[in-house]
Amino acid sequence: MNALDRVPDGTNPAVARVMDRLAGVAAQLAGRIARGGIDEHLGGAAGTNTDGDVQKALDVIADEAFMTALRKGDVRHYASEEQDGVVEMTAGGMLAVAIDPLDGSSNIDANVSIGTIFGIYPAADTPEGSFLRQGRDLLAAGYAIYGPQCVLMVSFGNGVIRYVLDPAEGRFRLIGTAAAIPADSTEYAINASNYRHWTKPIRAYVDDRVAGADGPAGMDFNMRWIASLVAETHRILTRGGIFLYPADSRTGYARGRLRYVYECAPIAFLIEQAGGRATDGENAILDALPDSLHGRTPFVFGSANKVARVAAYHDLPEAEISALFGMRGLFRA
Ligand SMILES: O=P(O)(O)OC[C@H]1O[C@](O)(COP(=O)(O)O)[C@@H](O)[C@@H]1O
Ligand SMILES: [Mg+2]
Ligand SMILES: [Mg+2]
Repeated sequence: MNALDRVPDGTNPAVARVMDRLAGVAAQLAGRIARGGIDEHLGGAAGTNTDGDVQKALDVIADEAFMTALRKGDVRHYASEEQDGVVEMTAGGMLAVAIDPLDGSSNIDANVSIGTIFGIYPAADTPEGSFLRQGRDLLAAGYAIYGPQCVLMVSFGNGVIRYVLDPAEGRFRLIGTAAAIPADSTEYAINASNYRHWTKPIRAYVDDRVAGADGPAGMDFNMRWIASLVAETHRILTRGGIFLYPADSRTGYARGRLRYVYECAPIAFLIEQAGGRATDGENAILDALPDSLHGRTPFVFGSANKVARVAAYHDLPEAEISALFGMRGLFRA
């Protein structure tokens, strides 16, 4: 290995090689991000992608860097949030990589943690076939977070392991296995400015967190929203909690905001590998089948009991979810 100091014994060699290339690009990006504003303006507008998202300079830089590094080798198919369709790479390659090259791009200029999310599948015979499949088929997944430290969290399907970038060496050091996500937690993350657009079960769930000790949950909660999926995931892998990006009634948000192939499936894989749960509010993300490359899905993940509780709100009778929190009886402790 080159960019990773080691991988666990028994790792599929092709998967290890691809992981090493991803890590190599992440290490370079970390250096470039750290110099942002000196040589170049990484948060400047650079165009629009298929989804109509405004691309920042760093979105394009990161996509090109990963695509170049993976082009020759084990990767047959490359699907990126920043590309219209699947890029065909090495004809005989055994693997397919799905990637969000730069996640949390609204945070670039704010100097808040951003990241890269990726998943590695066995390549299928057709470009779409490599990605329009259940997240359960992932061989490995992970993210790099460009924060106070650059950290790489990876799963090869046997727990989650943590690497930290040694900037002096430009290599990631394996630190150890991440602890299991606590099953319970009192911290939740949701963009509450969308409250009026949510469905009734999600409103009822959040109403009851806001009501805290005075509501049916009978305890106080804390809230976070970083608007950077990698940073929210990293916090939850570190100390538990729950993240929600539900569907809402705004135009274009009928399936929420986050993309199944590039964001939700890889993160769900990591979360399950760390003992947590990841659903669309009710059903496991890894069992879902995406119907398009850029397709979105509502996404709820984190501490297992908390994610189960969100599903339970979807089963409440209409009269219960419509009741003000003070009147909601079924969940009273
Ligand atoms: O701005 P909002 O609606 O709160 O959305 C924030 C979400 O959007 C994202 O930034 C989407 O990812 P991209 O930056 O890759 O488009 C997530 O990281 C984050 O969770
Ligand atoms: Mg993203
Ligand atoms: Mg992105």
